Amino acid sequence: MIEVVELSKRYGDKVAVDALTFQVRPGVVTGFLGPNGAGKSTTMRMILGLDAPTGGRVTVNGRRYADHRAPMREVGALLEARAVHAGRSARNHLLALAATHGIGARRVDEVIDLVGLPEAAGKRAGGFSLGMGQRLGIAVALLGDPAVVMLDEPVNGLDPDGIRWIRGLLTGLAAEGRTVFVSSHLMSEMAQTAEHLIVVGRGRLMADVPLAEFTRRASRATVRVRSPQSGALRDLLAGAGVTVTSGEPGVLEVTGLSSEQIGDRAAAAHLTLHELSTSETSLEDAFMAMTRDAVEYTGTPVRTSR
Ligand SMILES: Nc1ncnc2c1ncn2[C@@H]1O[C@H](COP(=O)(O)OP(=O)(O)OP(=O)(O)O)[C@@H](O)[C@H]1O
Repeated sequence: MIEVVELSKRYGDKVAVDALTFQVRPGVVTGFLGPNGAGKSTTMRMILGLDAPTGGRVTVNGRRYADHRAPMREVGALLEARAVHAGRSARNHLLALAATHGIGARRVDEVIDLVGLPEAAGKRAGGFSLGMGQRLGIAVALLGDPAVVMLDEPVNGLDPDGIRWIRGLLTGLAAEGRTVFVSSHLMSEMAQTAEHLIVVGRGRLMADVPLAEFTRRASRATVRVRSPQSGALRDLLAGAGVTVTSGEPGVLEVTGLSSEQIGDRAAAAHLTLHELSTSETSLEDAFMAMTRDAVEYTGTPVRTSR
């Protein structure tokens, strides 16, 4: 379990993380979603004690990361591409790390199998492709058999096979009861990987919801109705749970009723319709709408400091 309480980080005038409070629970994959610059990496670095918070606190399994006797056994993390001794083989890299942390060679072979690197394990890590490097980074994260696994944008730059592999791995780790926290700036990616979502924009918490709930809220269909009698139609459709808005003359945007219901009611009242069409909000639209202010803000010319 990761517990973040009122966590903030400032770099000079720039507020990278702004009073974030959330928990990441075991047993499910939790997605950490936000546009570029939203503060995801900074938050993850603070979880690992690599950056000191300006305010608030964060604990992993009840303690600050640095206060754990064997932190690698508590939290396994993949942040940006790791510094690997390029001349060393993947296996030797893992063996050296394992030795430093009192982990046996058997576990090294286990994680090599787990990430699907047995053939490449003897090769120089410096010659690895992006996908192989990512697998090695994940092997490092899993070395201590940690209860909490945290990966920053693990699918960046991977091919479809690699992406599918990471999804399966994360789901499997969560099914074993681990806490799995994974960041991405792509809603489409999170929709296929995560069961719970923490959404951030401009360092602030925008949502902390199960994916199913996010999808349900996002997928409210809007029906566009064009009628020369739009005023009368509006009165006819008004009711509990129905929202009618109008952006242009003669056109209504209706939520809470299906196109069939609207068409039937209009026919019964002898009202003429010139258009009746349904549009579904995509998950991507919902995510963009949620974080739009954040993106607009960082897109202003004030952003010269970035
Ligand atoms: N060391 C630093 N010094 C100054 N500003 C920083 C530093 N690290 C991050 N920032 C700023 O803090 C904000 C949050 O950055 P962060 O990397 O945490 O976002 P992110 O959500 O991980 O984005 P991305 O997906 O682009 O990595 C950004 O505006 C970034 O420029």
